[in-house]
Amino acid sequence: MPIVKNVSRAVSQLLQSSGCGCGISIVPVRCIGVSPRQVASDASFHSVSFSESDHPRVLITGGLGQLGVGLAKLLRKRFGKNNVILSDIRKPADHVFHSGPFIYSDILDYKNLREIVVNNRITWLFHYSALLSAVGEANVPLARAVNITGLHNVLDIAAEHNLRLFVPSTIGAFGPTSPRDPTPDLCIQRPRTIYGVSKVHAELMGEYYHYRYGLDFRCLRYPGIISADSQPGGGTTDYAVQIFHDAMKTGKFQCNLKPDTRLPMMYIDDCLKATLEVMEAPAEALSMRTYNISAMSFTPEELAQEVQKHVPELQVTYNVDEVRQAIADSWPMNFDDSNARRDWGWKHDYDLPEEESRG
Ligand SMILES: NC(=O)c1ccc[n+]([C@@H]2O[C@H](COP(=O)([O-])OP(=O)(O)OC[C@H]3O[C@@H](n4cnc5c(N)ncnc54)[C@H](O)[C@@H]3O)[C@@H](O)[C@H]2O)c1
Ligand SMILES: C[C@@H](O)[C@H](N)C(=O)O
Repeated sequence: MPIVKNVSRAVSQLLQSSGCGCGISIVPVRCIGVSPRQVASDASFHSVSFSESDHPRVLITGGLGQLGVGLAKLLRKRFGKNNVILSDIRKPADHVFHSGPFIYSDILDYKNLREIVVNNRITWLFHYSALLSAVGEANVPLARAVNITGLHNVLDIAAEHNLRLFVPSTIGAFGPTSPRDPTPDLCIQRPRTIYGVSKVHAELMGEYYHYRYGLDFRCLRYPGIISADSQPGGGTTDYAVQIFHDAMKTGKFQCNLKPDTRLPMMYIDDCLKATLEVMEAPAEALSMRTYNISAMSFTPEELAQEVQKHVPELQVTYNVDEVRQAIADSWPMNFDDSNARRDWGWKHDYDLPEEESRG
């Protein structure tokens, strides 16, 4: 009998909501259209620190995807509505537009992004823009531009303006030659998707800027994220979101992965909580700058069984998408997040009752 790890509480919740400071001081400062220039060696490039009463001024790029609106909501509760600006290249829904500041920002437009950071006195940047694994394979040139060139723009602006920068990585940053069960923080990373390659690049570039220029770069490798009130953006783990929408709307769900495909997953509230926690962690607590975070791990068959406990009439069929299946088969099955738990106290909230998790 397979063990469904840590999924029960998340399923109930989802169904309810469906109705270095190293001191080396040469920083790249991009002039429009030219290579980075270097500035004086005695300048300080550590991120701004805040007193108790002083909130960060936050910008979220790619904020209209599956995760950004929820992140803005959490950050606005903590730092105040007007201190958190959502941005994207898409048009926001009315309720999003009226929930707090929104601005158009294409991360490929370096000048515009810099203007937004300067004019709004941004101090923290959450860089969510990306093309995910499946859509990335369908349009490699665009994925390369958004995920790699866009990241370069963000890194340069963050370094130039002393921002604290969060960039999410993913289970997709590992590949078929990585240990899969469990996958530790430090191991072979040879992903075979443009998405994975771009995320390993982001991890390495962010860490390089941290050690080379003192950029306060923080990165979490997210598992597949499940949510009820936001749509997934074209990834391999999308099935685990779609099943909740289909269970409530049609009572029928066609899964595009094989029933026994095990992947690490996390409920969105845990993901956003971890993101805020790692950004608020004191720099001394961080022995690394890129951490795995983990909560649960399940297969489509196990998730379907769990959803059927709440929606017994749900019919599940399988129609495997070869591209997504090949990607999933190269990704971790379980994530080792012991470093995050030790360093900054990471702990997920969405868990199975004890007796089920013991199997
Ligand atoms: N959702 C997950 O399961 C998951 C898992 C691991 C990591 N992540 C990472 O978290 C971040 C957010 O994920 P998500 O699921 O919300 O992604 P998503 O695909 O739903 O949203 C990405 C957003 O980026 C925007 N975008 C695309 N091109 C852009 C450009 N040129 N300029 C500005 N914005 C642009 C899109 O319009 C979209 O709204 C991504 O970096 C992703 O890699 C997500
Ligand atoms: C796992 C994650 O990075 C994303 N949901 C994808 O499947 O591409």
